Amino acid sequence: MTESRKVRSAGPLTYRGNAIPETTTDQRLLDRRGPTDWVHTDPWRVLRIQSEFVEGFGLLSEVGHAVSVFGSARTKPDTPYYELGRQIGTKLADAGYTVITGGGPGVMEAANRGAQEAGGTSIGLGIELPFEQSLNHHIDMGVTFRYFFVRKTMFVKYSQAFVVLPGGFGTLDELFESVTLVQTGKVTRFPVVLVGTDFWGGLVDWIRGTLLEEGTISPDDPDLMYLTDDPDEVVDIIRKSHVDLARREFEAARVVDEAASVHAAEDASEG
Ligand SMILES: C/C(=C\CNc1ncnc2c1ncn2[C@@H]1O[C@H](COP(=O)(O)O)[C@@H](O)[C@H]1O)CO
Repeated sequence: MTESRKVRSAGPLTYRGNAIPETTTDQRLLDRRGPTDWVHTDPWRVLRIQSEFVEGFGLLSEVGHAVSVFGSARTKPDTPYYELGRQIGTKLADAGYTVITGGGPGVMEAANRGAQEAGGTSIGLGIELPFEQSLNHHIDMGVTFRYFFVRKTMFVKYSQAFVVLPGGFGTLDELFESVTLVQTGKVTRFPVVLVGTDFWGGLVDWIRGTLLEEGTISPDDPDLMYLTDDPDEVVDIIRKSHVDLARREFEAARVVDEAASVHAAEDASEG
């Protein structure tokens, strides 16, 4: 006997008889404006986080070789560290590197400005902060993130080096995150260059004197950071590590190719 109960399909779902909902999915989506608490729930945040990764990857994935420059948001124009940041931005751009900064004022603006003045590509990865804040005016491409950790992923994923000028807590956070990533082998490809021997010298001495002496870091760890005052040396260090990396990648590819041809020859002789 055939059953003549009503049936409704909703996407992959099938409903019959009393199980059929009173409204369709579209009606529920379009008709009602209910409470908005869900906007502040964690599942919804996950989607926002996901969309920030998508925006960031979309903006940056076609950028060529790039260097992230970090440093104080409070450094004023016409001060020595601002000028140093600007020169470094210019020299990196002249050497063909895109310059990525946090998109804010101070050293970030200086490096973006130097890169832009040299006709290079200048990128700002801004962060939403509790006070009013916009990207500086020397940025060709920019995105403002809600989440610090998404933004940090972008700096690491799309840079070949980190250059760190004098700064405060934000700069120290970026410095130590990058050194930790190199120390733990999470990234293998970039040098971390501290610029400003007067400013960073005390920290480097403390790292060698206290951390190393106490055994909280390995003997090689202090060498994960370079220290200089010279913008040309910054670029030389980055270029050299870049060339070394290309050489290592070439060598690794050659070893894989060789192993593949040995296997192919063995298979052929066995067959
Ligand atoms: C303090 C002021 C603005 C802050 N605006 C920032 N915009 C973008 N990125 C920022 C900002 N502040 C900190 N950062 C990030 O941290 C580093 C600088 O922090 P520090 O504490 O000043 O050293 C920097 O590299 C950014 O990535 C108004 O003047």
